[in-house]
Amino acid sequence: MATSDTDSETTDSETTRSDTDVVDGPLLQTEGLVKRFGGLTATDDVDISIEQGERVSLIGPNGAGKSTIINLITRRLDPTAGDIRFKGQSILGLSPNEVVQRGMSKSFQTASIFPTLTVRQNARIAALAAEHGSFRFNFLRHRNRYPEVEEVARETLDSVGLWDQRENAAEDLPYGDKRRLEIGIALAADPDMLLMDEPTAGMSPEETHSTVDLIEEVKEERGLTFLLVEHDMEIVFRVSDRIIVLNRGSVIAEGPPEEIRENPDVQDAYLGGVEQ
Ligand SMILES: Nc1ncnc2c1ncn2[C@@H]1O[C@H](COP(=O)(O)OP(=O)(O)OP(=O)(O)O)[C@@H](O)[C@H]1O
Repeated sequence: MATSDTDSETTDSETTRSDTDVVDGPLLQTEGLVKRFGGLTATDDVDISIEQGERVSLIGPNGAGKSTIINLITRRLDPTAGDIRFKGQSILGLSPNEVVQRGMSKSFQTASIFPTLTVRQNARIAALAAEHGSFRFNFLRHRNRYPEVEEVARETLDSVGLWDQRENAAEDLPYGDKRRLEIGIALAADPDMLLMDEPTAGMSPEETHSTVDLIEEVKEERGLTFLLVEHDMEIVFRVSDRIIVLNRGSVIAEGPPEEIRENPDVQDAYLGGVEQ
């Protein structure tokens, strides 16, 4: 991991996202990422690279290390070794919130919803939270941001199809709509990259259908870059430009959906382990 004087003295403006962010090279890159839990190696020397605008899925059997990678990328876990770069800069010195302010959001955390507030209030809070850095550090320039926050909240609820339900308490929404609100909350931050960890877990077939439709819509409309962890292969094959396959902490294959579908190593891994 490379450190320098400036790394250890991150200034306020550096932790805040700016419109002048220039991505030269991959948007997200992990290099030699290792995570050990005691004697168990959950991720072993993982190199992942995601370009701006790419839609990538991370798949693999149970215990392959998918959630560990997401937790490392979102800074909920510290790696044992290796580096993670977002927009060309190492994020290992950042907190999870600072990573969000740099432009990486994770969706599908039920904890992100305030249950007793209305749908609209939830969207406003998300829009405000996304502005938090600039409010704090460029207060004069942004003191009249409230109409903008209102506009972001409206657009967000429109795009996830919840505008008509804006005055309902979030806790009263059906399960599938709650998940849509979670997507909305992640999108209100206008992320450069969205991480989704099993977005359709626990959904009925209809809810799964409408959530996948929503992911596709967002993908088309916003040209969003995302990394999706998902067990449902139909969803993975439908929404991904590229699929990365993990097995026992290591990347065993990556490529476009049609290539992955035919890959014998991948088929073996799903049939209960790769024997080599
Ligand atoms: N906090 C932890 N402490 C100890 N071991 C852990 C911890 N988190 C994960 N592991 C272990 O690391 C390995 C990878 O787990 P991880 O949850 O990343 O896999 P996964 O691919 O997300 O699995 P699943 O598809 O079942 O969610 C597993 O063997 C798991 O038991």
